[in-house]
Amino acid sequence: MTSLSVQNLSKNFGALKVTDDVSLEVASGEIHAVIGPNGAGKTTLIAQLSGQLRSDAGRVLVGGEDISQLSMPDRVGRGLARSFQITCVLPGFTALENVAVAVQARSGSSFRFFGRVAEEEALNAAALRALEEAGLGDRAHVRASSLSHGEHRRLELAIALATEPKVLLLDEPLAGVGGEDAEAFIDRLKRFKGRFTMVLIEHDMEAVFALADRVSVLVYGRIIATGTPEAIRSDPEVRAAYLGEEEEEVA
Ligand SMILES: Nc1ncnc2c1ncn2[C@@H]1O[C@H](COP(=O)(O)OP(=O)(O)OP(=O)(O)O)[C@@H](O)[C@H]1O
Repeated sequence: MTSLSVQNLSKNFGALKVTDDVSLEVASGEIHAVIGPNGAGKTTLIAQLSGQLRSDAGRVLVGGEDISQLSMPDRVGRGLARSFQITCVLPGFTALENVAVAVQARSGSSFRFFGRVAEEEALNAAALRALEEAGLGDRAHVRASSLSHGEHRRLELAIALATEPKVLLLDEPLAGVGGEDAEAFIDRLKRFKGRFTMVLIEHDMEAVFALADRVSVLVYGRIIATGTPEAIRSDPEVRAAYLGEEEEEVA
């Protein structure tokens, strides 16, 4: 399985240091959560990892290979997938079509071998598998525009799964998902544990403490602590900077 190594990453927007010398070692199969207050730089960090943003300094290694200079599609080709905080699906397409596009993008011309009809069947079969894994198999033929918010999040997950990731970057997968939907989503993510390496950004502390093997805390672009959920929960500096009283309710 594939590990992720983040070495001294930095990104500035003008005079603002948004990520500042960030280093993380994420072991194969680990779920590593990155938490921190609004504006701490979490989404920027994910964008640097996925290749959406070029870093000003630092390196990203996947399975020991330096991918820092690769474009976003080339990083996807190396097994690095991102599930977006901002929905990136085509509303007029069905769930299946949306995922099939992702499968096709991943596979390039490899399905062409089969001929046109068989190619479409193979694409759809792979897309349906990803939808089922994301818990959306029974909504395959529904237009994305008719899906609920929670279903949208599952569709984004299916799109990421369809790229057969080795490392999956999840940017607030639970944003706007509440109640039972959130619980079901957490359960589903739990089932992926050990199958690929995950970096999870999430404000929902219940989800973070239920899923993460280790947690890093980002404050003003800097990692102030990394450790097990238990260690992070009881770290006085983390409590002062971020978790505070709110987290008491979760504990
Ligand atoms: N393209 C950009 N140009 C200028 N400033 C930016 C840009 N993108 C982000 N920022 C700034 O960088 C800082 C960090 O933003 P970022 O979205 O990475 O934080 P975050 O930790 O993900 O926040 P949240 O938890 O609210 O999603 C913020 O002050 C934001 O305004």
